[in-house]
Amino acid sequence: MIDLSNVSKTFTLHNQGSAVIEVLHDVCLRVEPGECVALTGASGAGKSTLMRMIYGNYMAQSGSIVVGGVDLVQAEPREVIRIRREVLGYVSQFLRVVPRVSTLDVVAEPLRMLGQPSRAARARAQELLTGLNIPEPLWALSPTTFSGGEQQRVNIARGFAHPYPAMLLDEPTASLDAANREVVLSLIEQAKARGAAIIGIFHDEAARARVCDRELDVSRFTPARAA
Ligand SMILES: Nc1ncnc2c1ncn2[C@@H]1O[C@H](COP(=O)(O)OP(=O)(O)OP(=O)(O)O)[C@@H](O)[C@H]1O
Repeated sequence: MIDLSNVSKTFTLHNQGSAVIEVLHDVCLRVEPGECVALTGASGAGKSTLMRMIYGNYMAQSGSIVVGGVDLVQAEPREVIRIRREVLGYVSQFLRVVPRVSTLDVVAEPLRMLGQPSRAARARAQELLTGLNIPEPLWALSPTTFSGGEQQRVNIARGFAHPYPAMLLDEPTASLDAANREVVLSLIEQAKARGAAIIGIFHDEAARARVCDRELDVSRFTPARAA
């Protein structure tokens, strides 16, 4: 479902004498449906860079990143957007808050974008917000003024609204209390059970041990460290 072959990434720092930093070299990784792989490695090894490349935010210099049958390295922007809408979910650490849109609509939006009727999309959003302990009086409000933890839970609800076949999770349990951490871990387990292929960064070691089938130490592909 997610298949990376010989993916390399170099940054050129144009404002610093065009210094070139090779961050990742020849990354190969295949994640099967129902499997969760944790990216590990020291700070600066390139975990976030790899996630951003898979999501198409950073361009890979070479190699292929095939998700849902499409090579995102070669794909047209329109095709990347389709894959993000239908196939590849991304739960980042922070919610991108859109002012004046209610929490319920923020969570229901990915389903509306896929053409689901508003009623069904909102029903699913309500189910997730209830499970993640967001009090009902907040649902009609924009999450702009919510606490950090509340925004994170709204973001998780939004990320899990659609049953994506592939998912990227960036520290999904960071700064959650025990009860909500448990809800998120079971959402991940349910996603695996329905066959989602998942790649995640988990600094929470117990969470990683519970939901991840294996680990990939990204430092293996960091040229400066390997040398
Ligand atoms: N946009 C960028 N421009 C230049 N260099 C970058 C850019 N993004 C990341 N890097 C560099 O790439 C390297 C890997 O960074 P990355 O954020 O992927 O590491 P990480 O493993 O996720 O670290 P952490 O665990 O601290 O979040 C770092 O040396 C960083 O400085």
